Amino acid sequence: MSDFIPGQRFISDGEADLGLGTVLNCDQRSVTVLFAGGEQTRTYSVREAPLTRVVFGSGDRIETDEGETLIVSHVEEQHGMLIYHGDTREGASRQLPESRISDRMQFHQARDRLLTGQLERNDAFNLRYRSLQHLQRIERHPAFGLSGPRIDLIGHQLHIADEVSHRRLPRVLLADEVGLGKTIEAGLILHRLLLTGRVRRALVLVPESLTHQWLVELLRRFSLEVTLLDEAQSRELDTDSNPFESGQIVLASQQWLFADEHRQRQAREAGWDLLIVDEAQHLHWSPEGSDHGYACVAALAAGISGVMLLTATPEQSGAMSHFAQLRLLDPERYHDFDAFQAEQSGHVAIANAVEAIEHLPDESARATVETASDDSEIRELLEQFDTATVSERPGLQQQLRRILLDRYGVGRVMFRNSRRHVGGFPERRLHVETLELPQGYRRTLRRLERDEDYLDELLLDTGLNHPDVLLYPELTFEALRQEESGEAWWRFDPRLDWLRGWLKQHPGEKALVLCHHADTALELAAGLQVLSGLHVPVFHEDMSIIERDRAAAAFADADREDGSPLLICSEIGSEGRNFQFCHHLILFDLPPHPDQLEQRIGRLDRIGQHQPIDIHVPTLAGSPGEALMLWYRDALEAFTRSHGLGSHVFEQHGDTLFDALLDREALDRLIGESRALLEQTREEREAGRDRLLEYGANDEQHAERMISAVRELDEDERLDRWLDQAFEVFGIEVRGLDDELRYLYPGPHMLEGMPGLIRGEEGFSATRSREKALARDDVQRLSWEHPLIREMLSRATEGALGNAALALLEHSAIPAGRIMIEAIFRTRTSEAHHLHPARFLPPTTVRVLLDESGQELSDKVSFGGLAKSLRNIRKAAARDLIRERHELLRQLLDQAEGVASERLTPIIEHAGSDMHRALEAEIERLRSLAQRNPDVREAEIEALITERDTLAEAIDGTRLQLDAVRVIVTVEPRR
Ligand SMILES: Nc1ncnc2c1ncn2[C@@H]1O[C@H](COP(=O)(O)OP(=O)(O)OP(=O)(O)O)[C@@H](O)[C@H]1O
Repeated sequence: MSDFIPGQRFISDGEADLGLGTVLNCDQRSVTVLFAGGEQTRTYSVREAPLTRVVFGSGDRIETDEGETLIVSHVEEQHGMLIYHGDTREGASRQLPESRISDRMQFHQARDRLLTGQLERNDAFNLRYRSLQHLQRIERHPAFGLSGPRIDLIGHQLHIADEVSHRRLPRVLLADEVGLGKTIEAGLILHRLLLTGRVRRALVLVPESLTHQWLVELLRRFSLEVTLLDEAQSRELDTDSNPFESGQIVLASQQWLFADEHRQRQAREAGWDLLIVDEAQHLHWSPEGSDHGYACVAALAAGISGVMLLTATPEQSGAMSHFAQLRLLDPERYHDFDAFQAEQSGHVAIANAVEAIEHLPDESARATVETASDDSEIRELLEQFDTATVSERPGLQQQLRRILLDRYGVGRVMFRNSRRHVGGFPERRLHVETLELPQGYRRTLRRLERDEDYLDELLLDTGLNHPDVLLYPELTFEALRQEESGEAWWRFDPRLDWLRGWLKQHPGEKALVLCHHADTALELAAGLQVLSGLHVPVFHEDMSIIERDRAAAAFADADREDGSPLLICSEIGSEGRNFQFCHHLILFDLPPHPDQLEQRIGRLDRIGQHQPIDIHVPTLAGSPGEALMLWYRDALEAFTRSHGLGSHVFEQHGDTLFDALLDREALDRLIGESRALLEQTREEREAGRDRLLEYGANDEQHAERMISAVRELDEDERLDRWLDQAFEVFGIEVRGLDDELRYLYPGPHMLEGMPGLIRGEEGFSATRSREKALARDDVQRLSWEHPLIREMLSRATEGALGNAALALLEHSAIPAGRIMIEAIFRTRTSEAHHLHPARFLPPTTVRVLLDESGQELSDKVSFGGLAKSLRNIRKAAARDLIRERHELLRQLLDQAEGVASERLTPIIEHAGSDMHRALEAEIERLRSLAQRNPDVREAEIEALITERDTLAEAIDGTRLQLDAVRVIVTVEPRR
């Protein structure tokens, strides 16, 4: 007689994914089961059917075929069929024959999986528990979100990233000097906000020429997958959806978006948490109106809570535009340009006070602090200083400094580090080559000097602007060239000969050549090709991204077939690009604005440059270009120093400068005046705003703490141990290559969906060492934040992997056949993920170990100690054991739940008070700050209060859930 009766419910041991099956019919030899959820039938031999009967007990939840949930109170059996009695969620009593359980009911939870015999390997269970414990530790770690990126640990960057990513509504201007790592800072902030769930969608707008560089940096350094959107791709996606919704992080070119209102509307409608805008100095605004770019960013920024603007030269388009950048971040605060300017002058006293703090308790230092501020908290701290012991002083000084910077500084919206302050940058050396002015240019220039009206005529005839018509004689010459067949400028311009000579004298060296206009760059390359047979790649704004990257690659790698010792760039074409692998810069001409000159030098003078930088300027004697060189060199020292004041002097003297390009006496006077203005401004800025900005942008102690926090995670040996277990469970094979390097590749049974690994394909080399990963682009760095590791952590803790297991324990003192259960509960905070409640209450485990009599053993027997003594058992035998002890297991699970729930309250209370302490202190700080520093917006305080209340609710609502369970059966030790 068969054990099967039509209507009974079973689950397939080998194909649990088919869901709940119903016996359709059976005879002496075979049984046929319908898996309606998976729309399959299976026929098995009665004697070996791999099926486990599904039996629910009191307290279990069943889904009925009518979509209700029944909470079982008791079960009866009638003619071999089970009838469940219980109540629905609404409290109505029901009886449910097992044949009417929903076909779609899933068994993912640990309890169901255990009782239906869907057991996993013991090592998967161990991995699950260990993974939860690591998550608990890492999500609260101060370096969480900053330790994964492949970057050098540079203090000022980590300080800014940590500071900004802690803000409720991060709206900041990252304005470090050129090449100090604004992209890296923005990447770090984005990475942390994504990992902590505070940002889900981000839009990154960059100049067309930088799209690829950003794409590569975000992927290579931050392992962030980015959707690069352009018009062609948008058209493809546009048919039925908004193209900006096609990815979580969308990168787009500013030129493209700023020119198209329809796309702008789509971008606004797509909904973002963070907007990043690179090279923000190009956004123009004045009280009379703004350009398309500014208007587009302003409209986006009004609807997005987080905004980061990046610019090395915030004042390049004038003080007004700088004010306008701040206005994008906070229009209410920055609404009056005059008030903004007046405020800046008050910063001197505060900067002096910050400096004086170091000299306390010196009397005059104290007086300086008191004069700067009549703040009661500062007075109190000064009084405490009088009685403080020597060891207490640094703490008080730190508090005083913090209050002053917070309340009166400008560092809440703007972060600016300078080379001088960060230190360690190479020397810049200027080499001017004065060349004879060729006949082809001389005639026009002489006439200009003689005849004042000729300039207007020339502007009309050439169609060029002032001062371009003076500064770029080759363009003027070409525009005036009568017949096409006449001689091209590069045939007589001595700068070409000089350049060819330079190449001969510097074999094996690279140089980046910069020209203001794309036309000059292209013709220069053509000239070099004709005159020397050299093929030199060109890089300018009208090229496609692919062409540009190809040109940059040919320059980077001289050994390639198309490799080149020179790269010729136009002004805009090269902005933001990384060329620090080269240390010769040839300025074929000079740009009209000092910030553009600084941007040019910044291509080479960047983090990662290890050589002194040689700046070569071939200049034509007596030309306006030479005059400009003299102004840059003698008035601003713009070639050799980076002081960020060029734009200020230019704003005052720019017009006079362009008039003086043809008048050396006027130029000499101007150089004197400009130099005096520079010195005066430098003194003022150093005394006030800049000093304050630097203090705010780099808190050395905080930076040091962040570096050590990241190092701690870098050196976490527990990651190595966890990795060994995880690779084994996920089927990833590892081969050691050397002490620090291993090769990871997919094993034949690797689970699907492992980032970077596909079954049957090659793997990748990986290291734990930051230094090694930085030195080798082809090597990935394994950290708790690497995508593969995050995926394994998530699968080991969120899916069903390892959540039910059975193991044998050989023990001479315990009679064979006794049962224990090891139940792992975890906290689940299901609300407010966007506020990262895990920083206060990460997934927290409660382990309950019960023996057969219900006695609790968790304190006596540790997880690790027990795990070591266990051994595996065949699945079929394990299932039999479960079947036989169903009732006992149910009772033990219920009891474990009771024990665990008693431990939840202290966990919630602890997390709640941690959260309140942290957020209340922050709210208090902001409130008192807001009274003095208008950079603190009311919206920021309100957001923080809402955050506190939402988090309190989320933490209070945290539940304990049975996450995994292991049954342990004692056996006699093998002899
Ligand atoms: N922490 C770091 N580790 C490794 N490389 C870095 C780090 N910081 C910066 N760099 C490198 O230094 C160069 C300059 O950094 P980045 O491009 O972020 O500077 P930037 O301030 O945005 O420059 P720009 O003003 O030109 O836009 C880049 O090549 C970058 O990869």
